[in-house]
Amino acid sequence: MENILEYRDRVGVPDAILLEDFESEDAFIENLRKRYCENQIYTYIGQVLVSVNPYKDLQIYTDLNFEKYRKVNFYEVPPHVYAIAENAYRSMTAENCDHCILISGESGSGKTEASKHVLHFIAASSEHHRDIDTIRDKLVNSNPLLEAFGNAKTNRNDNSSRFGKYMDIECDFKGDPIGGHVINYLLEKSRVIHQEKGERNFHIFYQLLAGLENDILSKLSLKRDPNNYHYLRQGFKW
Ligand SMILES: Nc1ncnc2c1ncn2[C@@H]1O[C@H](COP(=O)(O)OP(=O)(O)OP(=O)(O)O)[C@@H](O)[C@H]1O
Repeated sequence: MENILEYRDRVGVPDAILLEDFESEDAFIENLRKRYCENQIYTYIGQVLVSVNPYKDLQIYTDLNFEKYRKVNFYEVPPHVYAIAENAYRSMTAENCDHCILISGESGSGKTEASKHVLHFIAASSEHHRDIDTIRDKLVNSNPLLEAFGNAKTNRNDNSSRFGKYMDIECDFKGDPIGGHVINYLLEKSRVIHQEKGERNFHIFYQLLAGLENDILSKLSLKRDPNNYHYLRQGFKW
């Protein structure tokens, strides 16, 4: 049977500060590689969570996992974005002060997905009654709308956010959401008139056009060329 040292050698350590050579970048990367090969995409550096995009469904955002991380201390469970959300949420309710989760990384690294998991975790952690459910639904369901107008296919990511997002969830003293704001920064407006080769305009243009396509095209007596959206955009501008 595999002993703890053999296991550690195979899967790596869950927190980079446990590495013997914790100042070495190579040791840090090697630890991430080992963990990634074992489908362990999350690793801590103290309170910072490092996430490696698996580009596949690892079944780690299930209801079972949600329960596993709920009301449990950060260090009692394996690294996970739910643990970060739980820690921020519990600290907020216990200390009665604001908390912030900063998500950063290069394009396609998984920031948008991580922010959705945080949002869902916080939404599911609060109580259920009609007013709260309405606010929670608005917060969660605003995402597809924002993505329709602010996300586009790029050469690096089929669903790339072309704007920076600051999402603010306001909670009452019990920790139930009572409102929120989404502030966007630096929307890449130039994408509306120009896209690099292989990239696309914001999703909404295709979704909207797909919905209106038959109607508009029949009025304009045009046929759709699947490889050319040019006349469809002209139709939309009118
Ligand atoms: N935790 C995850 N598990 C499985 N797949 C993931 C995960 N995170 C991201 N992905 C996949 O990677 C793709 C890119 O992720 P995401 O859009 O979150 O990147 P991003 O960092 O927000 O990129 P950008 O800066 O371009 O907006 C997702 O569409 C999804 O297919």
